[in-house]
Amino acid sequence: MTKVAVFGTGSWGTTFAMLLTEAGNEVTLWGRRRELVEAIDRDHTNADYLPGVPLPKALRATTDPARALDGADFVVLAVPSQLLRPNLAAWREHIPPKAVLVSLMKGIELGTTKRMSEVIREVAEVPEERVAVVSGPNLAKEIAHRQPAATVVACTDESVAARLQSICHLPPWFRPYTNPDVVGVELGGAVKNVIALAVGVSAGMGMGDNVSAMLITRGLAEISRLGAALGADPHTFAGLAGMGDLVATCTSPLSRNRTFGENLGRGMTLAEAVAATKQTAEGVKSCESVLELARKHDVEMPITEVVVGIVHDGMAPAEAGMLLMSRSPKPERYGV
Ligand SMILES: NC(=O)c1ccc[n+]([C@@H]2O[C@H](COP(=O)([O-])OP(=O)(O)OC[C@H]3O[C@@H](n4cnc5c(N)ncnc54)[C@H](O)[C@@H]3O)[C@@H](O)[C@H]2O)c1
Ligand SMILES: O=P(O)(O)OC[C@H](O)CO
Repeated sequence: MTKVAVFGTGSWGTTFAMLLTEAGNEVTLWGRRRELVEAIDRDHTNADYLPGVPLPKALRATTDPARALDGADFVVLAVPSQLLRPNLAAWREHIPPKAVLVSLMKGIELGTTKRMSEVIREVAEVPEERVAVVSGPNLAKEIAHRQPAATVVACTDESVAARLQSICHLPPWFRPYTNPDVVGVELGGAVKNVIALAVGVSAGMGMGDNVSAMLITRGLAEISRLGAALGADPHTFAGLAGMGDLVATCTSPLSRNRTFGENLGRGMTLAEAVAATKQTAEGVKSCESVLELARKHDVEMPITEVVVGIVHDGMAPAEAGMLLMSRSPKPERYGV
């Protein structure tokens, strides 16, 4: 039986641990808070993040990283992106030498502009064939309530991607596809959060579906341009981890990023929007690192720029709309 350690008892970490358990793996979930961990282990519930969802009895939970990692074949990481580095440094010594590390996270590190797989390789000192990424249109709550979903499992070593695919494939509930393009899959997941903030702002201002469609489509062009500059496969952005996740996140009321943007668009201050958000809305921090990454590679990302302006620099949403609509007219070509 494959042994898996999952780090993070938030909504996606818990849901993915549930999936892996039901797919027949031996799964231990690590969490920081003793009461929550005990409730998962003893009562098979996670009332804080997945109220009303019964968890499998076979799913174990612990606050002890060494116990979670003992004999693990796969180590799945689902903590907020900006907190990965210090956490992983603390867990590193217990990671078995052949384990594959899997990122479920959708953010870019502030300060370094690194993708999560890059942070993992650096901190855990593992080669790229031992690092994989799972990303796609995967709103945790829907999956936790057993609605069907598909995702992308990316690793430069296709045999590792295939192993990971086989342990999380759970018909008719969860369908993973493989892709060797780690860069593209990760960028799709991180940047769509920034575009979802923009779509949320416009919805909060009372704008209609034409504006949403424009932001989603031009957002995809931004993601694709950045991807091209970083060596991603352009086809990835037409897939589940690109367009798929962008559409799900930008249109779903379950998205924390879209909802955060909506609150700003309705007139909340940043502090009020932060206070109204109980969970991780990765785009709020990653918009700055995405923009820094784009500038380093000389890539134009006008939607990301105004999102940073609104979220961090006090730009009024109406001014952001005016700026975007007043840009010089251009031909519409793919990636331009
Ligand atoms: N929720 C989703 O629908 C979903 C789907 C796909 C990907 N993701 C991505 O997965 C990652 C995790 O998201 P989530 O929704 O599970 O987040 P969440 O906000 O539901 O939970 C975050 C988890 O991190 C823990 N945490 C907070 N501070 C910590 C610290 N200092 N040290 C260690 N752990 C800490 C929290 O206790 C919680 O268990 C994010 O990058 C997110 O973008 C989420
Ligand atoms: O709730 P969000 O905005 O973090 O989005 C969740 C997932 O990434 C959707 O695939």
